[in-house]
Amino acid sequence: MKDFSIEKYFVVGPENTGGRPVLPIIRAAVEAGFTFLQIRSKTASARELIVLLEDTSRLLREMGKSDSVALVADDRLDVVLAARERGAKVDGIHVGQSDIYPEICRKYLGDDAIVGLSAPTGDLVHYIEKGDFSQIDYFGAGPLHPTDTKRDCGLDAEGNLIVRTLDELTHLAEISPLRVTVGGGVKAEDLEALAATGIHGFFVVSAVAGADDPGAAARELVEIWDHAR
Ligand SMILES: Cc1ncc(COP(=O)(O)OP(=O)(O)O)c(N)n1
Ligand SMILES: Cc1nc(C(=O)O)sc1CCOP(=O)(O)O
Ligand SMILES: [Mg+2]
Repeated sequence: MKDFSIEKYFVVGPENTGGRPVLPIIRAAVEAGFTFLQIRSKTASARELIVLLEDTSRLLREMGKSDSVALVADDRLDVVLAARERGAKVDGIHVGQSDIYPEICRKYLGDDAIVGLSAPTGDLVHYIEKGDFSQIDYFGAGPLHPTDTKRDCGLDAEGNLIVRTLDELTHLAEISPLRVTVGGGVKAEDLEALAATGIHGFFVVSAVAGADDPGAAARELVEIWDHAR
């Protein structure tokens, strides 16, 4: 699936929904207009992740969205391969700087798969200038703000959390050979400023999965983003 949009990107796992089932929240995000789904869990078993990918793939098929909303898993190449083996349409994987190498993901998932990579914290300009990104389809960058959803984001030499400034994101959008989606503490009130940086999309977990009414929250995010772009 090479024709995909990272514009409105929802990341979710069972630990993000306040005890509520995940699938209705995914449905609400897709109905609202989210274009990309990532299943991410640091607590679920491999089996739980495989079943969640299978269920999400089936849901997208029932909604007629299999070809327009991309579905990837965070970190777990084994889980993606297993879910595919069992018939699920899983479009790819998102990996970070300490995860399985993107080129190995590409080898096992195929040319048509989506392989996303988290940009490192630190000197992005140098990284982009020197890197070979031929095996990657897009970058994730963050956090915009500190977030409880990911506590192991990068720290500077003094031990302070490194957050992305809007100036840095504007520069990243200018120099990046790939599309960039930005997340980490992103809320509705951030979207206008984020869109103005020129980055291609935003990703959220708790702004949708943690909302009292995930559908209403997702619709608000989509509306603000679409208006700002
Ligand atoms: C779209 C997107 N961007 C960044 C990340 C973070 O990936 P990573 O740095 O590997 O951290 P974990 O998510 O694995 O904790 C992401 N998952 N998605
Ligand atoms: C998955 C992830 N990656 C991040 C990064 O900075 O790379 S921040 C993050 C979690 C985003 O969750 P929330 O929207 O609840 O803050
Ligand atoms: Mg990772």
